[in-house]
Amino acid sequence: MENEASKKGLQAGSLKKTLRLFKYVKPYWLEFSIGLLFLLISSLAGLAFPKLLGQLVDAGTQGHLTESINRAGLLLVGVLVAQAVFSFFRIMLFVNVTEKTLAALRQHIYNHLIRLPMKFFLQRRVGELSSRISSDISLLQETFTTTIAEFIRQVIIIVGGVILLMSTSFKLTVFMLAVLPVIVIVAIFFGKFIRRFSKEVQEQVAASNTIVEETLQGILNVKAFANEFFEMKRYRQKTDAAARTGMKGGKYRGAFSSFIILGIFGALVAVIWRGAAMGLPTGLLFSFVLYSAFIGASIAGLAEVYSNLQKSIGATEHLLEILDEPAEPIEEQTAIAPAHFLHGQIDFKNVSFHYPSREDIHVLKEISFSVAADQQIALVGPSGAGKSTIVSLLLRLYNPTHGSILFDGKAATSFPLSALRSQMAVVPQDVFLFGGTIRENIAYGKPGATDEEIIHAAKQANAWEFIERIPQGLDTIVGERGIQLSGGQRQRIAIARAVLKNPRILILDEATSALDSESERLVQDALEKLMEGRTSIVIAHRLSTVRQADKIIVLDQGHIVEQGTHHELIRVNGGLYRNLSEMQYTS
Ligand SMILES: Nc1ncnc2c1ncn2[C@@H]1O[C@H](COP(=O)(O)OP(=O)(O)OP(=O)(O)O)[C@@H](O)[C@H]1O
Repeated sequence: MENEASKKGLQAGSLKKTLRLFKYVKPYWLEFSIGLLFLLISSLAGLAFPKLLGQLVDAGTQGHLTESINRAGLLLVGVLVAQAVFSFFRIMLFVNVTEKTLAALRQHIYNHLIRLPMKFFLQRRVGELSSRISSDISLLQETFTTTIAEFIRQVIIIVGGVILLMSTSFKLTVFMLAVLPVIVIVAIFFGKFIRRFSKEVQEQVAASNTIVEETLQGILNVKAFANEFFEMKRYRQKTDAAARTGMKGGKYRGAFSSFIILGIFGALVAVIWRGAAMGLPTGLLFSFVLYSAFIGASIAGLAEVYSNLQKSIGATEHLLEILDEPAEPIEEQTAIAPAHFLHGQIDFKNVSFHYPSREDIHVLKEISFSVAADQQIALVGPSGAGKSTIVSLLLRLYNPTHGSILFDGKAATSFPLSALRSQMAVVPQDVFLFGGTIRENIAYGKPGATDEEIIHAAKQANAWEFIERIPQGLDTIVGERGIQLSGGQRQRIAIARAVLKNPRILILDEATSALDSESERLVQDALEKLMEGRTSIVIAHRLSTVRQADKIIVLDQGHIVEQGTHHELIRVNGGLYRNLSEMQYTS
């Protein structure tokens, strides 16, 4: 039911929406218009073809002079050449306009997508999103280069053909038209029905692609859980289902095609029959039949074109939906205004929060705490207590549902988002390295950093000693196509990134995975150097690393249950911190 309703909407409002897309074509309207003109000329030339052919046949059968036969023949050749030349330039122009338009659209969508808030990504599967966007854009590519042209050409042939036929024999044309519209109406309904299947197949194929993408991205997990056969089965089920729907649709498509063939040939036979009975000259009859065939073929093609156009309207709607999502107010940071410099004081005042996707679960409840500039605080507590969520709020990936966050006594919302984030750095637990070089990965903390700065940062992060030992040094490719770094090494790259960013507020998500003691010492040492002279917030999983913290905030189920220094908290009888410490100590 809902589907039907949205389809109706597609007819009425969506065409208007789709016109928004022409904003991207606008800069190239001249090329596009010339292309359209060429399309018009080549279609009209194509329309002259059957008439000239009829004249040639007449000249031959009526025993005219060789001269007039040759004239008709040459004229035909001229028409063919004109058609070929104009088609060539038309296609070239259309492809040029399409490529430039789609590049602009791709950039626009990506620029928008990357600026969307976290909320948007929580509600979607990233693999599905990216494959959807790329398939929507290829649909538009097809539309702009081929479908629109086909549509216009077919309409010209149908309208022009009918007019020409009318001028030849009104009666015979009326007879032919009495047969053709029946085919058209049935074809359109049939075509609509078939489209349902291809849409279903498309969706099922997208779902199976999601499996491929996700499992390849998480191949380590698949293998570690020995779930290869489980995934094979899952993929087989999805692809088999797509194939079944496709085959069902194939049956109807075949029937559709038979119907068109029978309809058209049936109509042609009827027209020849009738024309012969009316005593039409051979040449005229010949061109009449050709026109009828052209018209028939165009009508058949029109159903396909119509379905393609409808698909691209759907694709456009998806893309526009993404473009209509409100983006985060972020701007390119050149220099931060002095008024927006952070000193590093942070206050959480009665902050409550639930994730947009899970409104029923209150993740943080009335949280209040203060951090003075250059202090080091630690967030501890059981898994799921809300530690990472506090960090997400600090980065303003989400806004609190109640309460407020202050930086240097001023509301977080009074700072431009980019200025705020550019003065914070995160060293995450799972370090994400891009598939480029070590140099590029470190420089991510400060795009455009010089080699000296990068090397200095790597030294500060205790990363230089291992980078130096790899033959290609900073040029070493990391990730899938290059060297695999150990957990400790990845962490040190992330620390070097943060050193380079030189943030006022540093956020550390301590690695839970145990590093070997040498690596651990190097990472810990680099972190201590990095924390000096800035406010730092450490999500601590091992309590042994937070003893020196100026303040430890103990969270449990979204509440702050204790706060103080290690010495204060360890003395609280029955306190959570003391319990957790004892548990870790004994284990
Ligand atoms: N994106 C999300 N959408 C919905 N709920 C979430 C999301 N991220 C976390 N949660 C929920 O919020 C609660 C707090 O999660 P959070 O990650 O902040 O805990 P944590 O203390 O950092 O845990 P851990 O030590 O295991 O990382 C959990 O109940 C979790 O299920």
